[in-house]
Amino acid sequence: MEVTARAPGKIILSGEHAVVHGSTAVAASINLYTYITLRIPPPSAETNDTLILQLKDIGLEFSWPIGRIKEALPESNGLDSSTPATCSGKFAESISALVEEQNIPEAKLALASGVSAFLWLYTCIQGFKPATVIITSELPLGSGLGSSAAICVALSAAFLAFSKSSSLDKGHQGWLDFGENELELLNKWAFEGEKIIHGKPSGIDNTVSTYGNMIKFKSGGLTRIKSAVPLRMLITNTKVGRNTKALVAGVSERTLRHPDAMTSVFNAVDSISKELSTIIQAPAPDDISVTEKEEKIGELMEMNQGLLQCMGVSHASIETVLRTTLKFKLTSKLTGAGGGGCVLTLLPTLLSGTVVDKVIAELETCGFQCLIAGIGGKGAQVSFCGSS
Ligand SMILES: Nc1ncnc2c1ncn2[C@@H]1O[C@H](COP(=O)(O)OP(=O)(O)O)[C@@H](O)[C@H]1O
Ligand SMILES: C[C@@](O)(CCOP(=O)(O)O)CC(=O)O
Ligand SMILES: [Mg+2]
Repeated sequence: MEVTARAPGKIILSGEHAVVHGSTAVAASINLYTYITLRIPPPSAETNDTLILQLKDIGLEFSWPIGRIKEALPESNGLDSSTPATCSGKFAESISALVEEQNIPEAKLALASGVSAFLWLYTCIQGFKPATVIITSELPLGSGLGSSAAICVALSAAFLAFSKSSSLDKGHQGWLDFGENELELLNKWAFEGEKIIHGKPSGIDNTVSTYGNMIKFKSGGLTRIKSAVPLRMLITNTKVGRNTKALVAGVSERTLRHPDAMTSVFNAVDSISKELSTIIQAPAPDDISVTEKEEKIGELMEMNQGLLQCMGVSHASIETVLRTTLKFKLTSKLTGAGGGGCVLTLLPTLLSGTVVDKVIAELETCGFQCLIAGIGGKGAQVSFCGSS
């Protein structure tokens, strides 16, 4: 039996960090995916007493005898795949022990939290079954494009596809969408995985990866929105590594030190995101209204970037991208947790291809990597193959 699930990465158009503190944010999925293949071996197979995890593009493989997992996590067998549960206390310690036993190379230790999320979601949803799980991803890890959420959504999708409660048509050819109730359940499980990786996630990343398209998000609640104009964003990866958990914790510490000032910052972000979502959805019947709209979107992005600087999550590399794009009169803001990672630059509809090429060339001479991703595609999907 085999299933492959895929879940997209995302860009946050406005509201990162502030969304963790209850402000509105706007995010969209992008057409770069994380793929999970779950292979359940026949009872006669050699691997029928092992759980194997292959990180294909990273070139790492981990495996645990099922008996070892049962011994470390006896309680997880009593959990129910239809009731998402938080990995806390004793569970978290036992999972860390299972991950430590795999001796992840020092340079790749950041992967440990992803492997922990995998173990938690697998044992809670699939129990103690032997299986091989293969992960591949088109997303850069730890760059602000939501690889942590995409992996949690894709893992939950693959595991739930073979759970008892699944009503998916296993004879379907090609990518298959989940129903509303299943999306809600897998989003909740993915959020539990994100908690293991992020510490205190807002839930926006797993929600946009689950549902796809574009969403307005506040305090756990989502509103699906539709852009009335095709938004074009250049994504520049500064390639400066950073960790969302640490950056989110840093903003919370600053909030504790300056509660009044930070509350004003978060309120300002809330207003920016609400205005952005209204502008994005408003019809633009002609080129003039499209240009006016893009100017407003650019201005809101600039204001949001200023407030992200106030929160302490910008970085010299991000400032270099801002300065470089400004030379071409283009507006940029960081996306995701900041501290390095990726920066968005709004590419107005009427901007010539020659200018876009020049901006990209100049950014790439700084050592950055540029891409223009498709915005607003589908969320989590599965594809069955070799199922019986
Ligand atoms: N394909 C993957 N395989 C293993 N772990 C992953 C994968 N994708 C994401 N992760 C986990 O998520 C972490 C990155 O998450 P985070 O710091 O939130 O950045 P982002 O979500 O912006 O990529 C990685 O260090 C790793 O633990
Ligand atoms: C900073 C934050 O708003 C987004 C983090 O996104 P990413 O992990 O950097 O892709 C955190 C969150 O909302 O959980
Ligand atoms: Mg993340």
